[in-house]
Amino acid sequence: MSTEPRNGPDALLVVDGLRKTYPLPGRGRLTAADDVSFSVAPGGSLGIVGESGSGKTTVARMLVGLVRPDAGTVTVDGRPRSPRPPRRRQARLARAREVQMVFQDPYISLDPRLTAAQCLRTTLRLHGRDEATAVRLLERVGLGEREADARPRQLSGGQRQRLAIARALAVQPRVLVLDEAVAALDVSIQAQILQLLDTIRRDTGVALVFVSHDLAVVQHVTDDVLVMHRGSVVEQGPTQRVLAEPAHDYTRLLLAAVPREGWDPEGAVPARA
Ligand SMILES: Nc1ncnc2c1ncn2[C@@H]1O[C@H](COP(=O)(O)OP(=O)(O)OP(=O)(O)O)[C@@H](O)[C@H]1O
Repeated sequence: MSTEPRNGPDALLVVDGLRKTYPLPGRGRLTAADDVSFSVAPGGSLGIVGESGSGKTTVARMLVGLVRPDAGTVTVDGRPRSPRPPRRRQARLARAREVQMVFQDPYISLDPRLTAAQCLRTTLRLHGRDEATAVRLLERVGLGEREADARPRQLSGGQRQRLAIARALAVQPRVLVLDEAVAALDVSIQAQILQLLDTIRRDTGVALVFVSHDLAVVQHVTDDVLVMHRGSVVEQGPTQRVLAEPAHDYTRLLLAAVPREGWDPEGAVPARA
């Protein structure tokens, strides 16, 4: 898999030259993302990393269609995604099956009135799938009978995130975008969810895009990584190579900020300044 734009038969998601600007108060515009290009193979996984404000969420939202790009294209399985949701219901559902997103806080995206099983059945019905699949989906994400009958507020943070992943999978998406999806969870629960996602991508061929400020998260679950700084991609390539031999100063700074054995916070802070 390569992070360069590529239109070969093995590229499932191809992103080419995405750009987004926002008006600044007064005059001028802020460039939130500039000339972002990458591709992901079926069953591949890409990390988008950078500090707060680097433009990661803007890119994620352009992939899924929540933000309209100023320029650039997103192609899934050879089909360019239209910048706006189509009017026709069937076309809208087909578009939803291309890219699904899991957010940091599933409280916002899950309906508080529905039990986990009802949530999945509703999504399955909407997409014309067998509602009985809900049981299998719950099993797949490690939720049992008790959780099936629970509403979001009765679930733990990790269980809610498992439900959000199950709901996204109910649509059978080609691409799953995870925007800081494990950031709010304990490290041990994070590891379980990341392991689950890794198994799912190997079993189903769904392509994963992990948006994270946390290099430790992308290190373990991505093939390739793209480092963003102030809206621009400063470095991209195989995750192991980029993290072991960062070519850009900014990537080195990000790595220096990760606590590990022998880590020196007193060295990391002045380096950032
Ligand atoms: N709707 C908006 N209107 C104006 N500016 C925006 C809007 N959304 C994002 N921005 C700006 O675009 C830049 C990139 O924001 P973005 O949320 O993509 O960064 P990020 O790397 O995901 O950061 P975080 O992890 O804090 O969400 C920031 O400077 C942000 O203030």
